[in-house]
Order: sequence, then structure tokens, then C-alpha cells
Amino acid sequence: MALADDGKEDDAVGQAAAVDVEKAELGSTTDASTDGPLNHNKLDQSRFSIANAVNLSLDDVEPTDVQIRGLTIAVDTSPSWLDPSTYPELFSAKLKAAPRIKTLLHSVDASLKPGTLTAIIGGSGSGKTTLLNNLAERVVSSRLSQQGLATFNGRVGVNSVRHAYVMQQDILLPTLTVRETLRYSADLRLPSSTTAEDRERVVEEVIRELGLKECANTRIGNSQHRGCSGGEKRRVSIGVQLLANPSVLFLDEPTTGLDATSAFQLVRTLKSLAQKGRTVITTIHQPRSEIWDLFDNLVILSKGSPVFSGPVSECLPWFKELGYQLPLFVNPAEFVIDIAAVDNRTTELEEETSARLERLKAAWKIESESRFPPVQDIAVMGKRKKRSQAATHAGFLRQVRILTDRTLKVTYRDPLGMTASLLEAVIMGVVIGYLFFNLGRDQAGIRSREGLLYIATGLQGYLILMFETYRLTIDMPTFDRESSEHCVDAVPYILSRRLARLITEDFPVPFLFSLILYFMAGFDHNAAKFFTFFSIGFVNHYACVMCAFTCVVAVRHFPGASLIANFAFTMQSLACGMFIQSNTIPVYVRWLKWITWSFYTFGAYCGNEFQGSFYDCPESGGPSNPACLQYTGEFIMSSLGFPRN
Ligand SMILES: Nc1ncnc2c1ncn2[C@@H]1O[C@H](COP(=O)(O)OP(=O)(O)OP(=O)(O)O)[C@@H](O)[C@H]1O
Repeated sequence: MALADDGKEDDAVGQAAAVDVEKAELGSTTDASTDGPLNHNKLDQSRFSIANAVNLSLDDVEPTDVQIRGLTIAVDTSPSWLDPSTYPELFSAKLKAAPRIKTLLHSVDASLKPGTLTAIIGGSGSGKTTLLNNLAERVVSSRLSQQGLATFNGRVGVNSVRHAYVMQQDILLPTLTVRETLRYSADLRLPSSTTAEDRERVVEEVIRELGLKECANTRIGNSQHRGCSGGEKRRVSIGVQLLANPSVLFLDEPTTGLDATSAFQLVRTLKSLAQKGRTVITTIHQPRSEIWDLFDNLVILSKGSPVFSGPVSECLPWFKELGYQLPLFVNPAEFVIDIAAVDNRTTELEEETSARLERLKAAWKIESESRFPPVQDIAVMGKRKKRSQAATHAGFLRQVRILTDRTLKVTYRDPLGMTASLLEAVIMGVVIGYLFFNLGRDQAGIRSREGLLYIATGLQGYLILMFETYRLTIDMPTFDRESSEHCVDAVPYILSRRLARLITEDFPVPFLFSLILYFMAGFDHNAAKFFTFFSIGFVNHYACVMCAFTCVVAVRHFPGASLIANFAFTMQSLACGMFIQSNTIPVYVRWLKWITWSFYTFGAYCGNEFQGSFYDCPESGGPSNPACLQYTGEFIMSSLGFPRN
């Protein structure tokens, strides 16, 4: 078929192909529906698209034919400025390192029909994840180069079809139940045009489809609070992805960490999902023999090269033909992985197994030339095309509402976390209030007031900064997952996080701290001054949480993020005007104060306290007496280097 860029023609051809496959799929429905408890009767209502959302159904699958031809992936491993660990090498090469190309995948071919479950297997480091991630377009690096292609219903690139990727780790919120997790995911993933009933029905459908009925009301749990089992969590992770009703489902080692029975049940579930017409592609480590029989296709890799790619029924005959017969009572998966692996325990073994691998690779190269038509002969119907995501997930306001609701629920279910910040505010207020109790109005008192106002700016802000940095490093993986799945955007996430914490934290923490400290320290009993004091703390609190966001955006792990946060805090302290008068900072870095929030906070606190005040001058004559100048608020403000306004 000619390569066509015309969208209409593509769609027409695509629809025709889809109808053909759908007919074939309907023909196999009887088999699927008798294949154990995981299959349920197909819904009698007419099938509609999830994206169109008139009447949602997981049965509405767009059959997707996946063709992989000559896929070769290489990476430049030469030292680079982008990788600090290679700097010594880069310097020793006098900053001019020649490209060093490592081929990760060597000309992989495969033909994966809709309605099939494909396993990518091979020894450790054989390139399974590289292949899966490349198909799912999850690796973007200027150092990677690709030859060959993967087409999805004739189009190059996975973004032209509805697809989802289940990661190896379960990134779920531990305090939510299985049903709540799926409900929130449905609310975020499905377009605003869907009704609450539709979304609820899809959630129940996913629960039924994945066999999660028993644990639907169980919390996900974590190492401290037990909840769902490892197998159930995996199913929930798959369920979350299933809500996007993908036609192509990628899974990275979904059985890792599961016991044999859970692993078997999980692969049965994948088989059942495939039988609905999906193309399911998974990497898997050493599947047990019962699991082997559930696969439709296998791609076997060794050191990045394919040694087999085709229907599972043809795998053992292929190796037998090459002289490697499966011995009795041996797991076929382990057998094929073993014969394709290089054993480097001794030099002799390494030479022997390397020679065997070379024979297997060479034989498969010849075989694949006849099995897979070359790239130019397969139907490539269009260029890389991205599906519009806008219509397929919740809009801005709905994201804010759903995420706020979810964060509130998660916060209330973690009373220790919720009370920690309140307790911290009270304890800090009382301890500092006690140290600075009832400050005098003499020179010593003025000096102490300056110190106290700095502590209110810096120390309280520092605790919030570190606490929020820590919490964000825990919470960000969920955002990263949802953001990479295009169902949560950054602004609604930030907004909702603060909205949900407004009542539990953002308002009460600065309020309690201000209330205790202000009156214990003996500041003026003046309502306007107190509320100004509180408002400054409130704004400072937001500045600190936004700084924490910035640090975690830069580095996702706590050691790195807290290092940046500490650096930012130190810069804030130096430039705020407490330790060095801000007008005497060396001229080249004096501008720093203008981009330092603690300069504004400390300045505002000082302005609130000192501006217009006159302290206890031992001389008579009041503010007009030059000997009492040091007791006037104006003098104190200018001595700290703050502008008059
Ligand atoms: N960006 C990269 N730069 C350099 N080498 C890489 C890169 N990505 C992958 N590799 C190498 O490619 C090989 C295949 O890696 P991959 O993670 O795909 O293997 P795998 O089969 O999934 O292994 P495992 O089962 O242990 O997870 C490994 O040797 C790995 O070190």
C-alpha cells in the first residue's frame, strides 16, 4: 500500500482494517467467555468509544496491529557534559571525546496481532525493557538513535493509538481504597463530557474484569499499614491504566515480586484483557511453565539480538530444528532463555555458549528475512502522529476539584502527618516565645526584637521548607505518573495541593505560630499589628512551600532536593539583612536581596514592629531628642538597611 499522508484516506483504511479485526474478534468471543472467572459476559449495550464517552465500555477496543521491522537502538556512551559521572573521562580526553556507540537492540522484527498477549523474554540485560520502552516511546534522549520502525495499525509511533504503560513499581496512594483509587483515576482520565454514572460503571467494570471485587474496599496500604497484597496492587495498577481503555497495553515485568500463584493469576488476567481485542505486550522474567501456555507470541532476546520472534506454538519446534530439544520436565521458558544466554563462569563455557548464541542469531536472521516482509513492503499509512489528549482527560477546573478532594481524603486519613505540622507550629511558638518572653523596650529589647523577627522569618520558614520538600519527594512519583499519562497538569496539581491544605495547614500553622509568639514576646496588643504579623507569616509560608516545589522539581530525591533547599535557605539568610546590613553587601551581589523572599518578609516584620514606634529612651525629650535617635523606629529600619517605604 502506498504511503499516504492524507488523514481521511488513512482513517478510512484504518476503519476498514478495524472492522475486519473486530469481525475476527467477535468470532472468538465464545472462546474468551468460557475462559475462566475473569471473563464476564460482554455487555449487551452498544459499544461506544471511551473518548466519545456516550456510553463507556471497556469492551470498546480499537484492534491494533503492531508491526516491528528492523528495530535497532544504539546509544552514545561517550563522556558528556550531561553526565557528571563521566567528567573525569571527559577532562582526560581534553573535552573532545569521540562518539562511542553501543548497540542495545539489533534489528528486532515482530508481528503482533490484535487480541494477542506477547511476552518479551531473555536473560538479564538482554534488552527487554529497552525494546518495550522504545515501542511505548518512553525514552527520549539525544544520545539514543534508532533505525527501523514500529507501526501501529500502519502508523509509525504509538501515539497514534490509545495505549497505556504499566510500570514495574506500583505508584499508588496507600491511604485510598482500591475502589477510591480507580474512581479518582476515572474522574481524572475520562473527559469532562462523561457523567458520574458512566464513570462509576467503568470503575465497577474494571473491578470485575481484574478480579478486584474482594478487595475493592481495602486500602492499598504500605509497609507500615498493611493493605492489599502485592498481586492485588499490581492489578490496581493495571486497572488504573485500563481506565484509559487502551488498545495497546505495555507492561514492564508485571510479575516481579509476586509469588507463583499471583503471577499466574496476573498473566491470566492479561490474557483475558488481550482476548477482548487488545494487543498486550509485556516483558517478563523466567515465567513458570503454566504461564508459558498463556502467551500467544514470544520475542526472545539475547544481548539485544532476537533469537526468536513469533507464535509461542512455533518456538520449541524452531529450537528443536536447530538441534536444541526441550528435555522432559523442564520449564520451556527457562530452557530457551538458558540456551540463548552466554555463560561466562569459565573461559571454555563462555566460548562455547557465545558460539551457540552466534549460531542461533545467524539462523534467526535468515529465518526472519522470510518471515517478516521488509519495512518498505508493510502498510505504512501515515507519519508519526499524536492523538489529541485534550479531549480525553478532565479539564482544568475538574482536575483542581478532584485533586483537592483526593488530597483532603489522603490528609485526613493520615492524622499523624496532619497534626505534625500543627504540633510543630505550637511547639516552635512556645519554645521561641519562652526564650523571648515579654521583651523589654530598651536597647537590649530592640536587639532581641530584631532577632525574634528574623527567627519568625527564617526558622519557621525553614521547618516548613524542609517538611514540604520531604513530603513532595514522596508524593511527586504519583504526579509524575499521572502527568506522563496526560491526566494531571502541573498548575491544577499545585493549586489543589494548597487548597486541600488551606484549612488543615496553610492557615492554622502560621496562625498558631503567630498567636503564641506574638503575645508571649509581648508585642503591642494591637489587632491591626497582630493581623499584619500573621499575614506576613502566611505569605512567608506560601513562599517556603513554593521554594520546596522548585527544589523537588529540580531533583526528585530527598538528599538532592534538601541540599538545594538548604542552599536556598542559606542564601535567603545571608541576603535578608539580618546578619549583614543589606546596603553594605558587595555591590555585585547586592541585587540578590531583591529576589530573596526573606528580605521582604523580614523587612515587612520589622516595618510592622518598628515603623512609627518609639522605645524606652533613658533620656528625656522623646523622639526629638537626638540622644534618643536610636530608639526611634525609623532609625532602626534604616540601620537594618530597609528602604523607607
Ligand atoms: N541509556 C543507556 N546507556 C547505556 N547502556 C544502556 C542504556 N540503556 C540500557 N543500556 C544497556 O542495555 C542493556 C539492556 O538493558 P535492559 O534494561 O533493556 O535489559 P533487560 O533485559 O530489561 O534487563 P533486566 O531483566 O535485568 O531488567 C543493558 O546492558 C543495559 O546496561
